[in-house]
Amino acid sequence: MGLESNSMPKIVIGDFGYTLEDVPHLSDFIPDLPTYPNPLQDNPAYSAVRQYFVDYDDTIAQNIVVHKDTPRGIHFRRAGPRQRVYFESDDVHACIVTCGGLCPGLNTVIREIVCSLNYMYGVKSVLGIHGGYKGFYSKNTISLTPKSVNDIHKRGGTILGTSRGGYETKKIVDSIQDRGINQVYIIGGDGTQKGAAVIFEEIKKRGLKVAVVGIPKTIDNDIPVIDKSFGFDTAVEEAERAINAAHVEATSFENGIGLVKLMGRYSGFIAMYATIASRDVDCCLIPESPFYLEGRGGLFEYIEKRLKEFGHMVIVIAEGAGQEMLSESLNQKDASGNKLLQDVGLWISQKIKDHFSKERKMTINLKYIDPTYMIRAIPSSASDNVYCTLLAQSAVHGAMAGYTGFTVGPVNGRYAYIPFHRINERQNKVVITDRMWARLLSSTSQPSFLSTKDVVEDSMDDKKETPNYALLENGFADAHK
Ligand SMILES: Nc1ncnc2c1ncn2[C@@H]1O[C@H](COP(=O)(O)OP(=O)(O)OP(=O)(O)O)[C@@H](O)[C@H]1O
Ligand SMILES: O=P(O)(O)OC[C@H]1O[C@](O)(CO)[C@@H](O)[C@@H]1O
Ligand SMILES: [Mg+2]
Repeated sequence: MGLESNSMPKIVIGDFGYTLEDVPHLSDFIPDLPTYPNPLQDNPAYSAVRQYFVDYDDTIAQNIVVHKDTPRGIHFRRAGPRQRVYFESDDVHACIVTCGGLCPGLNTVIREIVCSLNYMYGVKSVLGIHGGYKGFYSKNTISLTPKSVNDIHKRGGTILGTSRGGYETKKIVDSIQDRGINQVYIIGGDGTQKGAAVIFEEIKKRGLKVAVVGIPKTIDNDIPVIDKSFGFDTAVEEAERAINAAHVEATSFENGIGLVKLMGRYSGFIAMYATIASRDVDCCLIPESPFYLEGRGGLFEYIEKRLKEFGHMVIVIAEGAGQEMLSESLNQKDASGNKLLQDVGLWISQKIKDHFSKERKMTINLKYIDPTYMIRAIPSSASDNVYCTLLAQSAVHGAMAGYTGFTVGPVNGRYAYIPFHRINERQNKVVITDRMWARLLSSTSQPSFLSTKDVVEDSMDDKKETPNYALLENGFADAHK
C-alpha cells in the first residue's frame, strides 16, 4: 500500500526520565474551540462514583518492571472521561467502520460504541459504514441505534461487513466531510490502523473538526504496545476444541498424529497460547521459530521419538510457519497487499506421511484439522465482551474530549490512548528468546530447532550491542511477561 502518515510525534519530557508519548488533540490544529461540561456529570449512573473523571495528568507507564535506578520511561495518556468535552451531544455525527479479517468481538465493539455515545453522551446520530474502507465511497450507510444493535454481540462476524483493499484516502475523507461526520471510529488490524493514521493526517490538513479513533482488532494479536487484542482469548478457547479433537483422534489409532492448523500469518500467538493452555500438544510450530524436518534435532526425529514413547502425538502449526520451506511460493497478494500463504498444514501432513511410510516404513495415522475460519467467526467470550466494552467506552470518551489520531488499548491492564505511529511502527511477534516461548518449550519438550549460535545471531540482528545469552533467564517482552 505504501502510504505513510507523517505527523510529528507529540512528546512531553518530565523529570527523572519521564516521557509522555501524547496523542494529538483537535485544539492542536483548530484554534479557539469551545468546550462544554461533560454530560456524564449529570448521569445518575455515575453520580455515586468518586473521582470518575480522569485527571488531565494521568498517564500509564509502558514498562512496569523497573529497578531502583531505572528512568521513569515512556508513558501514554490515560483513557477515560474528561471534565470538559469538545462536542455538544446534538452536534455529534459519528460513524463506525470495520476493516480487515473477522475477529470475535467486532459486533460487541460496534454495539458498545453506539450505546456509549447514546447513553453517556446523548449522541443520537451514528452511521455504520458498510464493507470496510471502500464502503465510505461506494456503499450506502446504515443508521445505528441502541435498539438496532441491541443483540448483535451474540453474533459472530460484523454486522457492518468488512473488506480488504479499496483504501483511497481522498475519497474516504471527502465522504466524511460531505456527510458532516465529526467522529470516526475505525475498527481493524495493523493495515487498518495505518489507513486510519493517513485519514487523520488528511483531516488535519483540511482543518476539519473530526476526531479519528482507531480500535485495534486482530485475531493474530500482532498489534504492538497493547497487552493483547480483543477476540484473542476467544480464539484460543475455541482452538482448544480442535486440539481436543486432534488428541482424541491421535490417541485412538496406532501411532496417531493429530495435526491442527491455527491462524497466525506472521505472529504465532494463537498457536503458542493454545499449546500452553492445552497440555495435549507435543509440538508447536510458529512463523517466528524456523524449524527443519530431516536429520538430527529435526521434526521427524522428534515425532519418531514421541511416537515410540507415547504411541501418539499432537502438533499445532500456525499458518505462517515454515513458509520458506514450501517449494512454490504463491507470490500473490490479497487486495490489501498481504502476502497470500500456501497451506502449510496440507504440506506438512504430506511430508510426515511420506517420511514415515516411505523412508521409515512405519505405520502412522495422521488426522489434519483446519479450524481456522471456524475460530474466527464465533461470537466473543464473556471476558472478551468485557474487554470490548471497555475499549468502546474508552474510545468514545477520548473522541468526546477532543483527542484524535490515536488507537485505544490496554497497556499493563490500564486503558490508554496510543499515538498511531507507535502502533504502526512494527508488528507484535512472539519473541523466541523470551520467557513465554521457553515456557512452551519446557511444557511440550519439543526441540527448539535453534543452536546457541542461532540465539546469538538473533540477538545481534536486533542490533543489541552485545549478544544477550541471558534472555531466556531474565528477558521480558512488552506484553508477555
Ligand atoms: N499501509 C496502508 N495504508 C493505508 N491503508 C492500508 C494500509 N494497509 C492496509 N490498508 C487498508 O486497511 C484495510 C485493512 O487492511 P488488511 O486487510 O491488511 O487488514 P488488517 O487491518 O491488517 O486486519 P487483519 O490483518 O487483522 O485481518 C484495507 O482496506 C487496506 O486497503
Ligand atoms: O482469508 P482472509 O479473510 O484474507 O483472512 C486470512 C488472514 O486473516 C487473519 O485472520 C488476520 O485477520 C490471518 O490470520 C489470516 O492469514
Ligand atoms: Mg493485518
